Formats: sequence, C-alpha cells, structure tokens
Amino acid sequence: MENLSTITDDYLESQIKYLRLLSKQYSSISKASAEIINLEAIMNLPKGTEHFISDIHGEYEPFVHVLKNGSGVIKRKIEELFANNMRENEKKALATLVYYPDKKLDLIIKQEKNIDDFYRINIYRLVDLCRYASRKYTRSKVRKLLPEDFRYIIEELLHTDENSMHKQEYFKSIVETIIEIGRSRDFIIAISKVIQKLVVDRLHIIGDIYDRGPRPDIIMDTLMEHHCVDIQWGNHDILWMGAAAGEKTCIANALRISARYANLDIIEDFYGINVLPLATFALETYKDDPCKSFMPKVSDQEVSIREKTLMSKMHKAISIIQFKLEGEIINRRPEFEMNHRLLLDKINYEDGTINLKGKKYKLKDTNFPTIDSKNPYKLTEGELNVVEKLVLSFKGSERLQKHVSFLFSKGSIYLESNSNLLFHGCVPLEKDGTFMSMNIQGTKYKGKMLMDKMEYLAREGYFFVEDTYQKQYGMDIMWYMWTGKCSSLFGKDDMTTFERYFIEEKETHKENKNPYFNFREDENMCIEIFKEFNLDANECRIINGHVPVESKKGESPVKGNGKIIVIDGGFSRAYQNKTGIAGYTLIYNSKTLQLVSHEPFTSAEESIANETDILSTTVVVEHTAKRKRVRDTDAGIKIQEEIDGLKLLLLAYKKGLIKEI
Ligand SMILES: O=P(O)(O)OC[C@H]1O[C@](O)(COP(=O)(O)O)[C@@H](O)[C@@H]1O
Ligand SMILES: [Mn+2]
Repeated sequence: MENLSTITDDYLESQIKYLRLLSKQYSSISKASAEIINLEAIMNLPKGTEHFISDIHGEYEPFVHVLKNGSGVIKRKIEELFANNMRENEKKALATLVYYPDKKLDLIIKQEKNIDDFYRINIYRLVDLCRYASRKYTRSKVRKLLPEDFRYIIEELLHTDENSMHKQEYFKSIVETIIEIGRSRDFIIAISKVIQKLVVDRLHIIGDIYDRGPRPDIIMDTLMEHHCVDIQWGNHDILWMGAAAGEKTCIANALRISARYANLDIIEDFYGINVLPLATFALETYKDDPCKSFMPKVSDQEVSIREKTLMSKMHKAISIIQFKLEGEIINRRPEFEMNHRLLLDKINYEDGTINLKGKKYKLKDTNFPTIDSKNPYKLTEGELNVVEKLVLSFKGSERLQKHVSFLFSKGSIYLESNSNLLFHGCVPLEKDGTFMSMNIQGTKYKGKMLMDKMEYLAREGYFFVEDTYQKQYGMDIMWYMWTGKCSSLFGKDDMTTFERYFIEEKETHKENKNPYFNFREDENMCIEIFKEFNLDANECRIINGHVPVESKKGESPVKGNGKIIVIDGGFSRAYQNKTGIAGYTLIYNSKTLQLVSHEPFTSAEESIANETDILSTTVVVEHTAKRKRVRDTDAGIKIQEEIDGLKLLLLAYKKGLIKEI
C-alpha cells in the first residue's frame, strides 16, 4: 500500500463498507494497532518448512514413517540441539519415541525397570525439543497446534525459563505431577505429535496416492488428519475419483489394477465394496481358462495358489469389461480422439490374431467367451449385471466417498505455492514445443487454460446433479484424465493395457511420453511454462512426480538447469528395481531446498524395536543467500493485505469516519 499520508478521503470513503466490517473484529484503535504489530512480527519470522511427497502408491508404511520423521528433519533437530550432550543411541531412541510414541512406550514399559526415571528424562528432553522446533513460530500459532487436554501445561513448559532459579522449581513440579498422577504416557504421546507437526508447516502431495500398494485408504486417513496439506491429483487418483463418481470405466480400471496387484481386499474390506458378483461371474465364465496373463503380481508365499487362481479369473473378467466400456466412451466422445484405442474390433476371432497399425500379431490368449465378434463392445447380460452392482457399491461406499471428497477439497491439477509450480505429470506439449491443444465442447484449450478446464469439468463429474449431460461429460473427462494424450496427469500418447496382456511383441507395449518429458531438460522450455502461468522464471521451480527417476542409471531428479525437480523415486515397491531407491522427498525451509533420497524401509515394527530409521541422503539443491521470511511467501502476501486493511481502519478511526466501540 502507498504511504498512508497519500490516502485521500475519497478513497477511504470508497472502502467504508469493508472497513465497517473489519471494525466489528477490531473495534478500537488499540485493538487494530495490536493486530498490526502482531502481523508485522509474523512477517519477520522465518518461512515455515514445506515437505513434498509423491507417488506413494498405497505404500503406507514408508509414507507414514517419512511423514513422522519429516524426511529427516526431526533427526537433524535432535542432532543440532543435543549435539554432544547425548550418545548416538540415545538420540536414535529419542527420535523413535517422537515418531512412534505409543508403540515405543508399549515396548519400553515392558523392559524398563525404573519407568518413572525414563519418563522424567524423556519429558525434559521432549520439552526441550518441542521448544527448539517451535522457535520459528508465534505463540499463537504454536498454541493452535497443541492438543486440548495438554494445551495449558505444554505452553507453560515451553515458555518457562528452566535456568531461572524460581522457575526451575515450578518446571520440576509440573513434570513430577504429570508422572505422579499417571499422565506421562499420554503427555509423551501428545508432545511427540506436536513436535511432528511443528517440524513441517505444510505438506504437498504431488499425486498418485492410489494403486499397486496395499493401503491407500490408510494414507488418505493420515492426510485427513494432517494440519495443513494440499494434493495435486495423479492419474491414479483421478481414476479412483472417477470410480467414486460412478464412472464405469474408471471402476473397471481401478478393480483391474487391484486384481493385478492382489489388492482386492482394499476394495472389499477397507472400502466395503461387494466384489462377490464379479467373483461369481468370473468363476462361471472363465471356469476352465488358465488366465495365465492375468495372474496377480505377487509371490506364492503372499497369496495361496487357490486365491491366485480366483484373482486371475476376476482380473480377466474385469479387463474384458474395461475394454468394452472404453469402447463406449470413445464412441460417445469423438473429440477425445481415442479411436486408436478401439482394439476389440481389430481382432480376428477365428484365427486369434489382431491387426495393429498395419501389422498382424498373434494373440497369447484367444478365449473370449463374452465377446460377440459382430458387436465386440456390447456387454453381455452377466457383465452388465456385474457393472451395475459395482457402480452402486462404489457410489455407496461411505469411506471411499469421504476420501474422494477430501481429494476434491484439498486437491487440484496444479498449484502455485511459494514460487513453486506443482503438478503430477506434465503440461502437454506438441513435438515442436508448443502447447498441445484439445477440442472440448467446440472450444480449443491449451496450456494453463486446458488444465483449468479439465479440473472444472472433473469437479462437475463428481458434484453435478445425477443423470445430466454435465455430470456424464465430467465423468468421461475423469476417465480421459487417466489415459488421454492431452491429460496433464497422464502425459503419454497411449496406455497399452490390452497389448500388455494379449501380445507377446514388446514393440506393441510401448507408451510414448509427451514431448514435455524431453523438453523439460531444457531451461528455456521451463521459462515458457512459467510465462504461461504468469510466474517469475527467475524465482520459480516446477515440482513433478509421475515418472520414476532412474537414479540407478545415473538419471538426475534435477532438470532444466535446476528449474524442475522430479520426486518420483519409487515408494512403489514394483518400481524400486528401476529406480534403485525407495523414494525421493523434498524439504523446503527458510534457508535451503533439499532433496532427500530414501533407502528401502523394512517395516514400522522393525523400526520401533531396533530404532532404525529410513536411511536417507540429503542433497541441497538450492541455498538461499538471504533467509526466507514469512514476508517472502504467499501467506506473507495475504498478511500484507490484512495489514493494509487494518492501517486504513486506523485512519478511518482517527478521522472519525468510523467510531470506536
Ligand atoms: O506397472 P503396471 O501395473 O503394468 O502399469 C503400467 C501402466 O501404468 C502406467 O505407467 C500409469 O501408471 P503411473 O502413473 O504410475 O506411471 C501406464 O502408463 C502403464 O500402462
Ligand atoms: Mn502417475
């Protein structure tokens, strides 16, 4: 805002409605002044730490662990604070206590001879650590993070100067009382959770929470409990969002992937969706079919042969249903330009071959009991019945609906946040580097506008009134976002699912990545993208997930001369062979941007018992010359607006335009 002395009365008058509203909250000069001082103080605090995680793919254990240890931030704080005053094994033990306070305490209580002594030492240490981790924040912000039942006590402990003699006694008496009245366990759990929250101010998920791994539902529950999170949708997330909206093809795809990774229990037990109709149908229809290509990707130790056989039949049944349903959408939406994915009509059902791009291939499996060669996309009555029941079940799953509503409320296709542009896949580009355009309902969209339009339509697909054109179109777009070439989330020209199951020749399995993935090595292209999003190319970075970085082969996650960072490092076990690590995360604090690469994680149990952490390597990608303050962040811009408003209010009070109460 310009200098207050230059504000004219006319301008003040023009703002009077807004100022009157503001005066309800700050009803006197002293209240408005106090708030201005408070906000100015916040502006000068160091920027909070941001944590970026991507491509979790149902792997809840390493995810929860990385979240608890803040990608190594808690360890670092312990190291800084207790440097030479604690032995290495004590530091490890303290870290494990902060990550898993309840489970660790259960173990300790069984082993410890003098538990009160343990409580005493650790309560002191945890209070020190909590105080150290809260230094960056105002009292009011810390207060908001404190649990109701310990709010007063923790505040007292945090702000008591242990070194002053008479305060020492006070401090000691609080700790002794906690122990004496048997509240130590609850206190340790509560303060550990506060520390976890304090080390990360904001969490960004760059997509692909769902598919392949065992428990995406636990990841969603964890995110819903987080104090500050945003999510950029991945192609696998939009697939489940489409399924929850009731889009049949998305339902078939989500089920197919669950069957492929032997994860049908996610659907059945954790989302309460009835898969019995599919199981019965598959057993009847593919009774004597070995369904070889559809065997789930698990070892015999994990799942019995009997279960695997059943899963393979369900897997084949739902795959065929998927290919038929895709035909329906492709034919319904010629503007999606997906005709090349119409494959069932390219099969010669007599000689068991398929004609693709002018070449004939032998099919590995020629048993298609539900396909009518004259009308290959038509669902049989049995298939139709399965689909109808599944739609009802997906729409009726309370827990899935809760998770998907959360994905809509906290999520988007892209997000601009503190000079970073976050999105899962790509900004679709043509071969010549121009933005790829798509015709949607008669209008061409590209670049940012295309991404905005798709997001808008996806929201209609979920929220719009049932049985309307808008709802159907939105649902179809959600499926397109999963697999279409102009989808920012997918970013490939083809999803060759059919070919992978039915054709031996690898050449048919190829999926070509959008030119973006080559262009992003070039800084100039990144600059073009920042221009498209009206962002300052000198300040900004793009953060992506989606394509695993093959660090084993020497690929770097930092691209475009530092303008892009890719953090898909393989949380997904299925991809760890390729990447050679178990995931990247990114930490952005007031001084540095750090890329953390994680080694595979065994289990939370092992980590609690043996106090092992995920081994991680941290590389500083960027070091800011000047420490970033809240003033330099998006939150700072909003606070500045509030300060400007309050200053105007002060002026209005002083000029008598508004009366103090
Ligand atoms: O590894 P799978 O299960 O065969 O899946 C392969 C499919 O997954 C995809 O890579 C999409 O998943 P990602 O978003 O994790 O890359 C498709 O392009 C591909 O067809
Ligand atoms: Mn992806």
